[in-house]
Amino acid sequence: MLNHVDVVIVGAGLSGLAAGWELRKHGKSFAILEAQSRVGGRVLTITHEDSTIDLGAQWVSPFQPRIQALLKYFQIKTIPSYNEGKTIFDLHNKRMLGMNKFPPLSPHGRLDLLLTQRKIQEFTKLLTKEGVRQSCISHKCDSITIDNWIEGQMFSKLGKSFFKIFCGELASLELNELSFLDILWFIQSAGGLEKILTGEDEWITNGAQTLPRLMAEAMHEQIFMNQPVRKIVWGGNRVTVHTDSNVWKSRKVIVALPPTFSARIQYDPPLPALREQLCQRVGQGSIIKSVIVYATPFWRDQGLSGNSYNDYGPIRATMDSSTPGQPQGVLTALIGGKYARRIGQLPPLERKKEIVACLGLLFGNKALDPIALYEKDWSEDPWSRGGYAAHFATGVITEYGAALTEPVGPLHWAGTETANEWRLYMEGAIESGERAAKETLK
Ligand SMILES: Cc1cc2nc3c(=O)[nH]c(=O)nc-3n(C[C@H](O)[C@H](O)[C@H](O)COP(=O)(O)OP(=O)(O)OC[C@H]3O[C@@H](n4cnc5c(N)ncnc54)[C@H](O)[C@@H]3O)c2cc1C
Repeated sequence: MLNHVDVVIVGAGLSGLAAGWELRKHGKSFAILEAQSRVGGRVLTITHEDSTIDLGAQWVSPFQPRIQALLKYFQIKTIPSYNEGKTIFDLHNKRMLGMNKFPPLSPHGRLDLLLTQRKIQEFTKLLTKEGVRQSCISHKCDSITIDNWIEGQMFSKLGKSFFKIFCGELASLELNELSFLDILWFIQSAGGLEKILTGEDEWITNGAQTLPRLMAEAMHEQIFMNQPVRKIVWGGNRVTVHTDSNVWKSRKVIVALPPTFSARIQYDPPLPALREQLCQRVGQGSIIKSVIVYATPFWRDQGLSGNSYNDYGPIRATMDSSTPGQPQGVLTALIGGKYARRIGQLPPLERKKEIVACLGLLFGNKALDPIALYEKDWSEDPWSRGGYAAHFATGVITEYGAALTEPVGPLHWAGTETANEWRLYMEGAIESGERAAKETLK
């Protein structure tokens, strides 16, 4: 079978779908080739009785215009996250209850957190003004890890401990693995720390995968499942894209994959050295998302919101994901970085025992008796091999970052990792797909 289109899009995650959506508006012919038998990539919804459970992306911010517009277009409603009641902060064996996302620290600790927030805001403003990759400030921030920066900057034990959990939870990596510039870029692309804090304000009714499913339904004639792209050959004005069973010809290709996956495709001619070496140096975080169902949201009776942070692991953070109108209580537990790598190797029963035991420490004995526990270790997923997204160690963004979005002949790069706004979120995936599609129109 030989197929001719204007643009081939590799991957039917939100970035690939958004690229197709944009090309459709411009009347271009395209084909989206997806390796798996489902769309959505890192967005995955399953069902439990009458409720849906998100094992991948779940939350959106009211300040994410693209995803909000698509949700509106498909008449998909969002649910405000449950934030009534107190948040548990278990830091350095000290249990504290706070009313918002920050722990109730001593004046000394509060000052420390406030000064840290201010410094981060100043840095992100400078990056906006001077550019993320080239400026002096970028080189300085790219030469140290976020761990080094926190250790050098913060002076209170509890403030430091909380801020480390906060950053680790954002990235699903250990802080000594991450460039300070990587975290700053992430925050800057969302519009600052205040905006990042709105990233989990709402979640999508009937599950986040409703959106990619509806987008795919609207473009069903252009989407081809079970088509892992293996090889891309290009020259002159033509590109040939090979899957296991098909060959496609096009003028342009949009590779809408995490950078590591873009490098698993064979290119002829080979990619420029800088792009290849960038892909050698960028890796996905480690995340296990666990969703625990209880007969009731018992924590609410204790005046708790279901939000928690602790520094002993394996769970770093929890949130209440109970569906309004349903009697059952649902807690989402996020296990990232070294904890995901350790418990990911345990037999499933032992892993579940550890997760439930940790919930018992946080929420008391009632947490020891769930009616169901669902989990997904994204590092084991053959088409993601980690989550939430890719991050950079020190020196990589400034030395190799230019190759992240720079087209190579007729090849264009999408995927949330390449986004300018809300990078690493679903919003970023959509922004990157739209941007790459517009590039192919030029
Ligand atoms: C556990 C978890 C929780 C998250 N929570 C949130 C959240 O609450 N809010 C939020 O905004 N974001 C969240 N994210 C991040 C969000 O899921 C991603 O930013 C977004 O979905 C990435 O979309 P993408 O299209 O860039 O990549 P992907 O979703 O990874 O899509 C890439 C697609 O390409 C396919 N593919 C790979 N290789 C090939 C090949 N060779 N040929 C053909 N197809 C191929 C894959 O199967 C996949 O479908 C979370 C992620 C995870 C893992």
